[in-house]
Amino acid sequence: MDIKSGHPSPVMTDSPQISNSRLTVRQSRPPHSSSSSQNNNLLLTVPRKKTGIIDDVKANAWFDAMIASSPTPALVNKDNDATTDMTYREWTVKYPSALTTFEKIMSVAKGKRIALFLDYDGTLSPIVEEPDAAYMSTDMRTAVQNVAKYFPTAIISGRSRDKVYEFVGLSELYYAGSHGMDIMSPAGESLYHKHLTRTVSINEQGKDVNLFQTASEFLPMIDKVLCSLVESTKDIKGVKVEDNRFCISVHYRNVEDKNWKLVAQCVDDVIKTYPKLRLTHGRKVLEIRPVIDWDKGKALTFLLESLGLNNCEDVLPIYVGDDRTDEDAFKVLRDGPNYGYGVLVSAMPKVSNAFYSLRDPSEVMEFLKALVTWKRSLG
Ligand SMILES: O=P(O)(O)OC[C@H]1O[C@H](O[C@H]2O[C@H](CO)[C@@H](O)[C@H](O)[C@H]2O)[C@H](O)[C@@H](O)[C@@H]1O
Repeated sequence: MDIKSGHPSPVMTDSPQISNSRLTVRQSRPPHSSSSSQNNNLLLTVPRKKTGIIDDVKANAWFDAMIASSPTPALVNKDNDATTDMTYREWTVKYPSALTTFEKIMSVAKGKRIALFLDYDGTLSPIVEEPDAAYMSTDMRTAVQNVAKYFPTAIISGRSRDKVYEFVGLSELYYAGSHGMDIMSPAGESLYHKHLTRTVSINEQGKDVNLFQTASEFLPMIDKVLCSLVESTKDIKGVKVEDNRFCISVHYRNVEDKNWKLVAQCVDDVIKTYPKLRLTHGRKVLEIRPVIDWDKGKALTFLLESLGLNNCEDVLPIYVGDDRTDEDAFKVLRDGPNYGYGVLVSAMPKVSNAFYSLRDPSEVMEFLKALVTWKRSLG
């Protein structure tokens, strides 16, 4: 179902969530329009029934979601298939390419300060089989480095902050790891959000930095769950349990399809005894994280505040991301008050809160280069 029009659509939904957070798409509105709508989906509650029947139903629901979020190769690898291509082109009417509409975007950006927010996996690096080998190309690193010379730039990732910093390796950027639950900003430049724990630390270059960690109290619980998940999935070939510090990823990309249900069951068996944790979906990954009112959208708002750029008419935030979790940030930019543009990176049609699209990381790189060229042309 096309949730914008209410009509059936060939467009795939990405990674359905079996929880209270819903993907809602509102009518497109340009940045800084005067009316803003309220976000009514922020309170997180996870209904948990402890009977065996309900648990089975839940594990089955996760399994269904795993299948739904994993399109068959026939749907994905059909570059030459006219129907698929037409479907993609139809989709780009709703979500135009940020490259072909670059001039239009820049006409809105004129006279404004752009702030750039970039997801990592699937955005700056291509999706690969082995999560630890998701390296960023040298060309991409140079493109990010150049764009950061002109615009404040932050990386917002589901990875642990240390890991994503290791991949990107640029000290001039802001970093938010664990889906925004672990933010690092240079010392002395931030307005502090009252419920964030601030710790002054020292970065790899020996410079003072501020850390803002929304979920510190969950660390002992996350560590316990991590151990349990490693143990319970150890006999399933291809599973990888990744420690993302304030959250955990259970990857099933390299697991045979027939064992996906087993993965869903193991994860459900472990987290059902932890009502303070919830489960979300990414790209062939189940993600376990604390039930707190914090996500990439909140991290984006926090970073804008930290940079002194929130609620400013002359600021245009742009967020580029490929995943279900990036939708929270797209929604923040769509709903305001920090109006801006979400850019969804996807080679296939998906329902999204983004305004624009790019096909893959190579187009992201082109977009970053175009931003630099545009800025230089202004003199
Ligand atoms: O927020 P992101 O920076 O996009 O991180 C989301 C997850 O990305 C990684 O997993 C995904 O990329 C892997 C490498 O390409 C791929 O093997 C995996 O199937 C994808 O789900 C990362 O490993 C996760 O921890 C992140 O949560």
